[in-house]
Amino acid sequence: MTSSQPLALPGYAHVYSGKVRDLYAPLDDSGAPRADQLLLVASDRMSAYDFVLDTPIPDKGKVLTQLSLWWFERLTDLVPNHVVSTDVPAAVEGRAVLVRRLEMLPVECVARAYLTGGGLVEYRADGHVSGVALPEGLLDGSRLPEPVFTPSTKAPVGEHDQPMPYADVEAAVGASLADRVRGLTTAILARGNEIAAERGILIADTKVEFGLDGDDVVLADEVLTPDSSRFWPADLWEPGHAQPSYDKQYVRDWLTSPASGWDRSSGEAPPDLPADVVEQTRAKYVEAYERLTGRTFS
Ligand SMILES: Nc1ncnc(-c2cnn(Cc3cccc(F)c3)c2)c1Cl
Repeated sequence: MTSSQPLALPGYAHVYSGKVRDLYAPLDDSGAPRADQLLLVASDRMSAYDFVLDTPIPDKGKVLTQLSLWWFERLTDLVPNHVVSTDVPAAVEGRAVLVRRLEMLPVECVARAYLTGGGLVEYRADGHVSGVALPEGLLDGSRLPEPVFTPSTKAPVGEHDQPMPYADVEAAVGASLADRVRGLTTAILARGNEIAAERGILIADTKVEFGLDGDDVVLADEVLTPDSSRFWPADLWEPGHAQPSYDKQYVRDWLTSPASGWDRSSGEAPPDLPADVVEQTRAKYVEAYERLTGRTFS
């Protein structure tokens, strides 16, 4: 587990650190944290098997930030977003975004276009996922007839998000807002897959977060990145077994190979990654960005 201290950013106060991202508040002229903005910083840290790996992936934070910004631009017809500016300190250039501080809704808004992970476990138990009946005979990796809203609670640090019945979402934010974020979350994933499928990437599921700015529902956090979503290479898609991850497979394969000397069941932190695994992983993040956006990563 990395024990890295968050970067000190002059003119900003550190607010919170997630596994791979850090949150800061800009300071106002009197040196007090502003209440209306935040700085979202994406690190080069990578998470695997619920551990934050000690070995950073160079440019990961920048690639995912630029990809998320690209998706935000393509979703404005569906929903406004929290982006204020990319004019950020040089130390975090390209991997940080200045955003409007919102009243975040207490719901991890997840939508699934393909069945796997926790959704598959629920389906195998009773043919439903998040209370929605699915066709019989679906396999690991099966495409769903349409994206399904499968919200979860925001678990405390170190714990897994828990499935949140839709009735609990309504109780938490009201029926109208629940219906709104359900519609937006599934539409965002559908839009993402329309664009990604043409570029050889399947987005199996995604997590988005919404906040309120007054009465406006605003898309916050990050959107449709390999950290917030499962990215699968379309050409290897084959329902019936776990699909290879577009970006994480090299790391998973090495960590679970004898070469790493790591025993996943030991509960011990994984070892450092070898340079070739780091570079191959970096290349997959860059490849995903370039294929989706049509831009050259620099
Ligand atoms: N626009 C907003 N307004 C208010 N709060 C948030 C907010 C709080 N937490 N998170 C998740 C997170 C994003 C990055 C780095 C982390 F450490 C944690 C997002 C946002 Cl994005």
